Amino acid sequence: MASEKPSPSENQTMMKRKKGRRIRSSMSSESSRIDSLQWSANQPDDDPFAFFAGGDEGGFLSLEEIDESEYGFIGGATEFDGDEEERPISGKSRKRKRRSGDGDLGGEGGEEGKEENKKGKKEKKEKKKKKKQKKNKEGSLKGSEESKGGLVEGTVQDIVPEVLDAPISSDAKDDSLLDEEELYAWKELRLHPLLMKSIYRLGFREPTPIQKACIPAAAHQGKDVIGAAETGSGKTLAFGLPILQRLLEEQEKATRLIEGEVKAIEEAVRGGPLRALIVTPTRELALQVSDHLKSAARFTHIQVLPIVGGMSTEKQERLLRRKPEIIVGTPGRLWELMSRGDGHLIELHSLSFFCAR
Ligand SMILES: Nc1ncnc2c1ncn2[C@@H]1O[C@H](COP(=O)(O)OP(=O)(O)OP(=O)(O)O)[C@@H](O)[C@H]1O
Repeated sequence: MASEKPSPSENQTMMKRKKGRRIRSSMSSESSRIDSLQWSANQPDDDPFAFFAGGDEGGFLSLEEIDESEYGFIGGATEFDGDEEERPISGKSRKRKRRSGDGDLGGEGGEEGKEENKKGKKEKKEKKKKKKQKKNKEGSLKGSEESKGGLVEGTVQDIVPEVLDAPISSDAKDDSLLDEEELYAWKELRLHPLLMKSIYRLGFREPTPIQKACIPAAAHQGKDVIGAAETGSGKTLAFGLPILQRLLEEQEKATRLIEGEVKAIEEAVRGGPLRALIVTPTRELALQVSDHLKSAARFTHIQVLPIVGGMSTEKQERLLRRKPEIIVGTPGRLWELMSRGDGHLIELHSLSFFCAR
C-alpha cells in the first residue's frame, strides 16, 4: 500500500520538530556540561526577599561562581605593579589571552592547570596585600578622585601609583601605556595627579618644547603667556594643562575650606561660573581644541563645552545650563548666545583664563 505523502505544511512542521530536537539535544549536552562545573552560589540566603528584590547586587537575582575560575574585571580597576606580566590589558586582549591560555569553559586544562591557577591566585593576593600596605603607608594620595583633598606637589613618585591604579576605560589602548620611568620627563611641570593620569593614558612620553616653556609660567607662576610654535607642536595642552591645573587647585582649596561639606563637592561636580574662554577662528579648530581638553580633563569633574555655529542653539543653551567651566567657541556663535542674554556666557566675573588662537 502506497503511503500517503505528507502535505507541504506537514512537511514543514516535521522539519521544525526535527530541528527543535537537534537544538534541544545540543542544548542538553551543553547544559549538562555547564552543570558538571563546580558552581557554588554566592547569593546570601539569609534574606528571603533578596531573591525578589534583587538584593544589594543592584538587580541580580542570583549569582554563582565557578570554583577556582580565573576572572577579572574588564573596564574596572586593575592591578598593575609595573612589570610586563601584570600590565593592564583591555577587554579584547584579555579575551584573547584567556582563549589561548585557559582553554574553553569545559576546563580541559587538567590538574596541572588547576594547580598553576591556585598558585597564581595566591601570588596575586600576596602582591595585592603588599600593594595595599604600601598605599596605606604613603597616605591618601593628593588629588585622588575620592579624596579630592590636598594640593598638588605631585612628584612622579606620588603620581605613578595613582596612575597605575586607574580604572581602564574601554577606549584606553594598551599601546598607549607608558613605563613608570617615562613619566619622569613631566616631573618638573608638577601637574596634578589627575592630569598626569590623562597624560599617561594619552601616551605622551614628554612635554613638547612649547609645553615645557608655557606650563610652569602659566600654571604655577600665574603669568600671562603669549606663545608661538609651529602647527602640531602641542600648543593646545600648552595652555590647556595650566587652565586645568589651576581649576583643580582652586576646587581643592574650596573643598578644603568647607571640609567635610558634601555641598562643596556637589558644587564642584555640577560646574560653576565660566572660568576659561577659548576663542578660535574656525569651528573645526574649536572642536579639535575642545576634544583635546576633554581628554586631558577626563579624570576630573571639569566640564568643557564647544560653542560653535552649525549646531542647534537650543541644544547649546541647554548644555550651557550645566555651567561648564571651560568654553571653546567661535566668535559668531558666542556673540549670538551672549546677545540672547545667556546667563552663563554673560556672567564673566569669574573668568580667569582667556585664550585666543
Ligand atoms: N607632549 C606630547 N607628546 C606627544 N604628543 C602630543 C603632546 N602634546 C600634544 N600632543 C599631540 O600632538 C598633536 C598636535 O597637538 P596640538 O593640536 O596641540 O598642536 P597645535 O600646536 O595646537 O597645532 P595647530 O597649531 O595645528 O592647532 C595632537 O594629536 C596631540 O594629541
